[in-house]
Amino acid sequence: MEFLKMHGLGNDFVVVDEIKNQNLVNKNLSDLAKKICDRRFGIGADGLVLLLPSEKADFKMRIINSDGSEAEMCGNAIRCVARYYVEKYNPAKKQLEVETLAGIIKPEVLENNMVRVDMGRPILKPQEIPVAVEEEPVNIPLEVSGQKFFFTAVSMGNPHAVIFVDSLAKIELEKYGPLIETHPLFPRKTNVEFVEILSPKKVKVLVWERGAGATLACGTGASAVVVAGRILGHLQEDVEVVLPGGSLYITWKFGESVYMTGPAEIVFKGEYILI
Ligand SMILES: N[C@@H](CCC[C@H](N)C(=O)O)C(=O)O
Repeated sequence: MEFLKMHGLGNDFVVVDEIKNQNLVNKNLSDLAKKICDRRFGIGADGLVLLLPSEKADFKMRIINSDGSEAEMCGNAIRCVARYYVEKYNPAKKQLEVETLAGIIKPEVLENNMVRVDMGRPILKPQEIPVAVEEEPVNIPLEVSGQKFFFTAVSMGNPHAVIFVDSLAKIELEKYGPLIETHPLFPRKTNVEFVEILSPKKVKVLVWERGAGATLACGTGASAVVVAGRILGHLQEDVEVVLPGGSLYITWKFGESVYMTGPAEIVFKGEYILI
């Protein structure tokens, strides 16, 4: 199987183009993703990403996390597949429509390997995120392992729990990340973002991803952070989100789509032996 290794700010993917030939149709994608993403026994990645034919859009993207679970959307992966698709199939067409489990998402390929994505509108209703609270899911107290946090839940097609803290220095990501990810308040689990505000236009974020653990960046996560920060009155419309792998630039006006801009990089091409 031919593949491309790509990343967005170190959030890395094995990208497989199934648009013309569907070699993986009868494969168990969950098992395959677990094998391929393993950093010692496989290629190593945070997720397996497929491009597939679509009747509604230029193509369809599926993202399978490294633990084998399927996600509705991935902000960093969609920048990668948009760049790949434009370079491979249609260099003249810079604005794309991509079908995902979170609906049609619209990336635009810019200069210098940058991609701007219309991520759609955030989902803020508890039952649609989903989060098991009755009230508006803003600043909800949550205690894990004796530590109290306050989270704001936002879905960018996939669920996020955004937690603003005074300083990231003391956050034990590996300890609290999985406890919040699997907390019973989140029926489909959740991605977790810890956020330190540097200014109303700049935040620093640590991410614990559902199904992938600590990653260097998360595009849907950065978007959710800015939505939560705007709802809480902490942030302005245009925000630089500094992640361990680099910065994403997020713009959100109330009631409108979230826009995310960031890089999409190709690392190498390869062949994987399917057994
Ligand atoms: N890294 C991604 C999000 C990938 C999916 C996530 N782990 C989930 O299960 O929701 C991004 O850049 O958005």
